[in-house]
Amino acid sequence: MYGVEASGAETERTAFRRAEKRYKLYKSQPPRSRKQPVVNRTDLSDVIDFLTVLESFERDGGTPEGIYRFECPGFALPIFCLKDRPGFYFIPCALTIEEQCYWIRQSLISFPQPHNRTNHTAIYGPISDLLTAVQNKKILVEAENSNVSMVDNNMLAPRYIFSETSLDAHVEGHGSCKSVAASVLLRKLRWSTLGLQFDWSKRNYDVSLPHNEIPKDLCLLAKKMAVPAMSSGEEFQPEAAIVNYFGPSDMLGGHLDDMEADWSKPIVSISLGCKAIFLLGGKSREDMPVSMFLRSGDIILMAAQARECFHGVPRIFIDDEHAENSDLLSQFSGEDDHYFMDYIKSSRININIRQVN
Ligand SMILES: O=C(O)CCC(=O)C(=O)O
Ligand SMILES: [Fe+2]
Repeated sequence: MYGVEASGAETERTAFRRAEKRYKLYKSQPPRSRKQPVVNRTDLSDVIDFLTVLESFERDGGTPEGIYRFECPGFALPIFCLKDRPGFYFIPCALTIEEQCYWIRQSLISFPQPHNRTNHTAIYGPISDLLTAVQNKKILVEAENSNVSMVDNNMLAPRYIFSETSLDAHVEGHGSCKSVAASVLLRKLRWSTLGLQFDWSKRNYDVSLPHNEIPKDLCLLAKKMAVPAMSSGEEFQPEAAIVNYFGPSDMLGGHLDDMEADWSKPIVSISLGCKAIFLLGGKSREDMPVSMFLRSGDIILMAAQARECFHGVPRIFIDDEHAENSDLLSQFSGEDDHYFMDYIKSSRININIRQVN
């Protein structure tokens, strides 16, 4: 996960950092105990719950202090804004359960496919069909002639290929030959980049890298959802997306997304899987962030002044009481679906779509 962290003691002192520490997951192992680690109980009373806001709005048309309903003619879903964070829009329950399942499948099957890069690309080169390899219990092994070679315009040739698990013994037998199970690679998947490729080391878009267009259906969804944050007559142009995959104890440190040319345009951010806490700070890390729950199917937009606000995800919930993903899990009941079910019961996926130029 990325984050532009201030260093050392300074981090402890900022209001943003203090809020992160307040919500992050702490586990403690009682001394000499073989029991499961104990998870801290976090005080969640200050966390805005837009599902409750939506439900009470639908009952009586009212909203809590500091929150108002944003009127957007022709937009079918209720949208809520925060009075003191202009440019921030929350669309609770924006996706149906079927749509959530569809985007979870896409995130695990097609989004990590080359030319899209993932956190594994720099280490192993392009990896195709990761989920199929998980289903077939394959392992990734170093290809023969695995000298790094550049083919077609900067695209790395595969240096590692999937092999049958039955070859395990053989692979292990060659001490110097590295191997890793496809299931481990899936568990360690942290990001994939769609459309224009984001270069994490330079924190900028590398337009020289080969890339696929953003999938048409994702493009259409982003255009439709971006409408509340667009000036009238303008259409959002999705050019890049970052897909973040959160495991049980992952967090996303406070940061700004400032590499896009026009900050008046929104970032469209889709949440899938386990519930999380999102922190929306101000222009300085010293500003006290507001905290809110993000559930599967929620969409937020950050545009204009909200683009200048530090934000992050200090916590995802995987316990039954807080994850709130049982409806979603019950959807994955097909024969081969247990891979999705196992994955999403303890993970969160965020797809955020950007106009770069
Ligand atoms: O995971 C989220 O909800 C936020 C993601 C985000 O801020 C980012 O990728 O820049
Ligand atoms: Fe961000």
